[in-house]
Amino acid sequence: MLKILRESLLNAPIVHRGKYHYFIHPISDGVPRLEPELLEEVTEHILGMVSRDFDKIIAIEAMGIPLATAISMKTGVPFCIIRKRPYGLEGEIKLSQETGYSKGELYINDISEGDRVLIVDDVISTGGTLVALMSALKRVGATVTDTIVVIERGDGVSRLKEMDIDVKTLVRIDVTEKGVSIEDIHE
Ligand SMILES: O=P(O)(O)OC[C@H]1O[C@H](OP(=O)(O)OP(=O)(O)O)[C@H](O)[C@@H]1O
Ligand SMILES: Nc1nc2[nH]cnc2c(=O)[nH]1
Repeated sequence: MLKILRESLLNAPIVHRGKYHYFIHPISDGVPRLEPELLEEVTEHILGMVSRDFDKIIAIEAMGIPLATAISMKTGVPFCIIRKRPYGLEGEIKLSQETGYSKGELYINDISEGDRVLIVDDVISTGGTLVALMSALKRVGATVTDTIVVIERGDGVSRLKEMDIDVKTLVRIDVTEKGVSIEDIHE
């Protein structure tokens, strides 16, 4: 199971963003190329882990988008992208995103009270992005049916658990300057 994901992570190059060891992988960067077999393996696995009870998929720009596209085409459910730039539409919600290596704003559009949403993203690290998104969705009155992230590193998942937010992940990794190691992988 998840054979292509495992192999590709073990071969992922590492670059430095300040003190942060940043791995580069097709799912999280689109670099090197994202082969359809990997996307298929990952999205099929995701669909086996989530409840099918959602009426919108939420993807966070940029690398939630290929995952959401594939899940949308498999399920027939539409997806909204949380964008890094504003549109100025009525009802747009701005939130502040802070990761281990960046800070910025995110903008939510077309999510309303009563929506049942599946959140999908490529990586969770500090959990800062999801904490900000969850609190905005709560304010809107949307229900999150599942939050699924392909690659987990750092303590973001336990940080969210302490806040009673459950995040499912496919693989947990550790990253050092030597490369990626797999700590746990979903069967
Ligand atoms: O758990 P956190 O520390 O908040 O980090 C996770 C976020 O970092 C990555 O996004 P990034 O901002 O690098 O954007 P990208 O998808 O455009 O590469 C990833 O897609 C998550 O959204
Ligand atoms: N590609 C990539 N995305 C991330 N998002 C949070 N951490 C990382 C990382 O190390 N690599």
